[in-house]
Amino acid sequence: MGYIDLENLTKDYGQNRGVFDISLSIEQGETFGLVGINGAGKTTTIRQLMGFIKPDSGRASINGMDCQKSSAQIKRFVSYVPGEINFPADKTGETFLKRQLEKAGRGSWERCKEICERLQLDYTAGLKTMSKGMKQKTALAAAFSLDSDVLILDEPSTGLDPLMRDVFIDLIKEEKEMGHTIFLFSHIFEEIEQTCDRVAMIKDGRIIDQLVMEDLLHNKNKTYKLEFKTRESLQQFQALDYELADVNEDDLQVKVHINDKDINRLMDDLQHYDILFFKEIKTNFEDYFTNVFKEEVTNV
Ligand SMILES: Nc1ncnc2c1ncn2[C@@H]1O[C@H](COP(=O)(O)OP(=O)(O)OP(=O)(O)O)[C@@H](O)[C@H]1O
Repeated sequence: MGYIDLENLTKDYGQNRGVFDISLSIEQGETFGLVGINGAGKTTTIRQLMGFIKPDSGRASINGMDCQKSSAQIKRFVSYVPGEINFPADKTGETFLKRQLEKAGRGSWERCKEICERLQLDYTAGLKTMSKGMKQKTALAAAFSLDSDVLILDEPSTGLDPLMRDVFIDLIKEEKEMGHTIFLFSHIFEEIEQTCDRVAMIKDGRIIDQLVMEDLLHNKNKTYKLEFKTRESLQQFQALDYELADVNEDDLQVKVHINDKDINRLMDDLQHYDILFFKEIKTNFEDYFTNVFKEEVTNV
């Protein structure tokens, strides 16, 4: 049993809309991502985790507590950033943020001010006059300043510019260092790749794949791209015993799939050929995600 558990969670809105038979287990201290295209079921999953809607069947629990029956207790140690932010009638960012700290009874105004500074948020501004980005930053400052054991974040970096996204990623990393558990719902590949320990992919309300990020990013099976100076070199290289792909006879380019343990052999062999360039094609999460979704479409 994990710290956050979804067990056969199902919410059926009819016509194949909703989420179906979702089972995920997230360990304490883990950062777990749920990624999917629009309408895949991310928000429906979060709303059941937060106890806002009741599952038709199955169950969601955090630290052994049922998310429906014990939602009030769960909110005592969970911070939540919703996908659509609707602030209460507080006058300024500051009054809102201080009230959140007071209500939660944990976290500190000092930490909150520091986060606002890093996010370049003027918290003295009126909530009603804030831009979309400022509202998002206010919600993030509230969530990250509460010293919560669990953070549930629905598209948390929406409306942030690339520099602020970097600050957001740093904030997640700091939460991880504090041992907090993070469930991140996002479609921003970069932030998923940089923060998540594991990721599940959701499509049409069903989990279609899961991966350990470390296995993807530090895979010992690598791909290198080579360009030869002459056709003869390319042809001679093709005759060797390597797993090749995308051989391009016009550009004299080829990709080699190889395990780290064989890299010295490849280097030795390449010394005998005229080569224009040699570079590693890095595997990233975006490519992985695209392939998984392509395969799903092909298999339908
Ligand atoms: N209250 C509802 N009544 C009927 N259908 C709903 C309801 N809420 C969600 N849906 C449908 O369930 C599916 C999943 O919606 P959900 O909002 O969970 O997706 P999402 O992954 O969060 O999408 P997005 O990234 O666009 O926010 C969609 O087809 C949506 O239209």
